[in-house]
Amino acid sequence: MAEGSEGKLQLVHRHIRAFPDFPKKGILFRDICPILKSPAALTAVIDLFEERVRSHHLQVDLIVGLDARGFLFGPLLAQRLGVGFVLVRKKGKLPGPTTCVKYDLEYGTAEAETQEDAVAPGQKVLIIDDLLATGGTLYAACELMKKQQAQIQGCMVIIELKDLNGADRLKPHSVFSLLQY
Ligand SMILES: O=P(O)(O)OC[C@H]1O[C@H](OP(=O)(O)OP(=O)(O)O)[C@H](O)[C@@H]1O
Ligand SMILES: Nc1ncnc2[nH]cnc12
Repeated sequence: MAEGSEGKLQLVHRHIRAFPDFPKKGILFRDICPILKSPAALTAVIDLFEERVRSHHLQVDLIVGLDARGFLFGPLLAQRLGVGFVLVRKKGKLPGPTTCVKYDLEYGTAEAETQEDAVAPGQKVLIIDDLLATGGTLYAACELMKKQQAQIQGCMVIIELKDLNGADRLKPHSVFSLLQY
């Protein structure tokens, strides 16, 4: 790859903005939109995720992406790895038989759903999102994958908000984050 990991991380870091008091007072919102606007920064994200998978010899049958921002990165990584992509959506968006769990967010509550036939028992999944805050969303996705009898290989995010201790909530599953705030 043309640039080293440190350079790629710096590139990604430069393409994240912070907006105070969005969507509620007291929340410092980390905006990943500039990454999507920069082909180089987006490529760096996928390169770094791919490097993690390959350096840790993670066996992955499917990438699982979380609604909505996990959908922006998950399919690109899945394509890079030559595996399929599965959606965990907010409730009411997926047709056919679904599995559902409730979860808490840093600024509200929600329900997550996946199609019952999305993952076959025993398949190895890697769960992708843009950001880990309280861990509620990724925890819900892990619960869904457990219900599907998937083997969870870990979770990967671009941004981890360390103060909120989301990684603790996800134990024993590992979380790999590119940047920590
Ligand atoms: O670790 P947590 O406390 O669960 O928070 C992280 C989640 O919050 C954001 O999604 P959000 O629910 O705002 O939805 P969006 O992706 O549709 O904007 C973010 O993209 C993560 O999915
Ligand atoms: N602080 C934050 N910034 C962006 N997305 C979030 N999702 C949950 N907390 C967030």
